Amino acid sequence: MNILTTEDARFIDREVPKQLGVSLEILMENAGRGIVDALWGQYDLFSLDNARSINSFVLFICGTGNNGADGLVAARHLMEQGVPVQIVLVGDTSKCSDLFALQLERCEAMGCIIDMYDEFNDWSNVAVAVEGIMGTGLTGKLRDLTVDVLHDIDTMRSQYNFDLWAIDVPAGLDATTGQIAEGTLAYDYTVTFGAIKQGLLLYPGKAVGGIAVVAPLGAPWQKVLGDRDITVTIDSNLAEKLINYRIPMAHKGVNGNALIIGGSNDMIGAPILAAEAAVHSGAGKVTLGVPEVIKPVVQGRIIPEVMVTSTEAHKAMLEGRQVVAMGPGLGRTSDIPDFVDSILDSYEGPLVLDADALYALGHVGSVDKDALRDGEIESIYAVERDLPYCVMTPHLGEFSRLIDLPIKWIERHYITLAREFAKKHQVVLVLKGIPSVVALPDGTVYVNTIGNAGMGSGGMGDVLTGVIAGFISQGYSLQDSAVLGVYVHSRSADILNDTKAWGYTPSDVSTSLGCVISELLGE
Ligand SMILES: NC(=O)C1=CN([C@@H]2O[C@H](COP(=O)(O)OP(=O)(O)OC[C@H]3O[C@@H](n4cnc5c(N)ncnc54)[C@H](OP(=O)(O)O)[C@@H]3O)[C@@H](O)[C@H]2O)[C@@H](O)CC1
Ligand SMILES: [K+]
Repeated sequence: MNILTTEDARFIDREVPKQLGVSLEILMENAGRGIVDALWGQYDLFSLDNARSINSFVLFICGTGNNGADGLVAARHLMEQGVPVQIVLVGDTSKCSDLFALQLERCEAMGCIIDMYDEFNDWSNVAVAVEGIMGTGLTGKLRDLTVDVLHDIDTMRSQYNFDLWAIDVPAGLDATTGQIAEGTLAYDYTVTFGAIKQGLLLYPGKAVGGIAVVAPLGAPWQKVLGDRDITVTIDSNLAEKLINYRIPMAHKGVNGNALIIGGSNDMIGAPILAAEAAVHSGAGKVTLGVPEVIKPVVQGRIIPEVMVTSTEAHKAMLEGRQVVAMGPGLGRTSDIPDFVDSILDSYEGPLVLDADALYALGHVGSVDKDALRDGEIESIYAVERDLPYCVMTPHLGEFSRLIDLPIKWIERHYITLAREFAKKHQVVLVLKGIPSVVALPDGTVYVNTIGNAGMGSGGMGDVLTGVIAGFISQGYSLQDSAVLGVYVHSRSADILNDTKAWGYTPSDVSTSLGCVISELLGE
């Protein structure tokens, strides 16, 4: 499923009329109709009076841009259906958008009850409130007046207990970054147009949008996107498309030979988790390379399916592998950067870099903060060290070190930075955050939509590395392995989460991976 940014939405509303001959007025008509359909999906709008009084109505709180105009269209459709509606207007109507003026004229002509916000005081009869104060047209911080209006709405809904809906995105939510302006409210539902807005999938926006309902625009807008970078959700539909049945005569030789490299005196659990996850995700043969000194302890603890070898003989260790995943528990001692470089120099096959292998790389590029702030995409990121084609799986702290940028900045420009990193370095980036994203060298970004809070425990990332390596060893491309890996890993945790809110372990996630694969194959 596609995801749209503010810039994409603006592009669509400019290009669809030009390229497909469907006017913005028609798109708006469909958007308004979509709001009505979504409301009917949740309520019997003819029985609104059940709640508190016989005079209940749906309230549309409309700003003077096209977001407000969508609300006016929805109000008109509800009037036709005999559903009681009222409209309140926020802002200066003398400065409204052209389509707002047109829709307002229509609502006035049909006798809709319309008040300016200051004149409205009938909150006790509001059954449902729909906010169209602003959508993708937000600029900067919310003005004081808007914050006051939102505060009133919040007070009134606490008092009168009505549901609050947002049109397209909550007023104050940046539809691209998911950042929220001071004063932004939390909603019960958001009806968003064409495709889900990116800001509704990223925190803190994800926490305020409520249940997202996507309403169609009535024209195949995907056709006008051309070569724009696209953003897509990671969900079961996508994973089902990516997973392949195994041929009946598949044997261990066909399912690949994976090598995991990691471990140090203090950290033996991480490489074990990664190697075991590669086994559980279906790799034919898995070998774990660890320093000689910890080999006996690792052998004593790991499942028997994993062979353990010593990293001291690393040239021989690399031979015949379909994938090498390096990093879990490798440690940060001064010899590690040279060790990592020597593996990168000697091995030319598919590679996954995680954890301490990423740390050992140090800064690999730099970010121009001014360009980032101003959205000058091309000059945001400069490469300082070339990387081999590989999958990199940093969490935010590791990514912060790689690009030499504080985490706060990364959180604010999450998808943009992931995309630019993957494009400029030509690698597959799995940025592990909430949500995790997979960015591809061609600029496509996948955003994970599943997973749960129980996953926040040490070792989960090591399992993900093993899963991705396991898929690569079975012949999946690096990018498909990354996307499938993220899905299967989170879905396995979601299955466990059905019975345990938290407290399930990364090893539990690992051993449940096969159930997810069965689910995807419909077995
Ligand atoms: N994409 C599509 O294909 C389609 C898009 N559609 C719809 O169009 C919407 C975008 O409409 P848009 O561009 O007219 O802007 P919009 O969200 O109404 O915001 C402008 C209003 O906000 C105000 N305002 C701004 N910043 C503010 C602040 N900081 N603090 C306070 N106020 C602030 C600004 O005030 P002004 O600056 O003018 O005084 C103005 O009143 C989109 O979200 C979707 O719903 C659909 O019709 C279907 C097709
Ligand atoms: K809105």
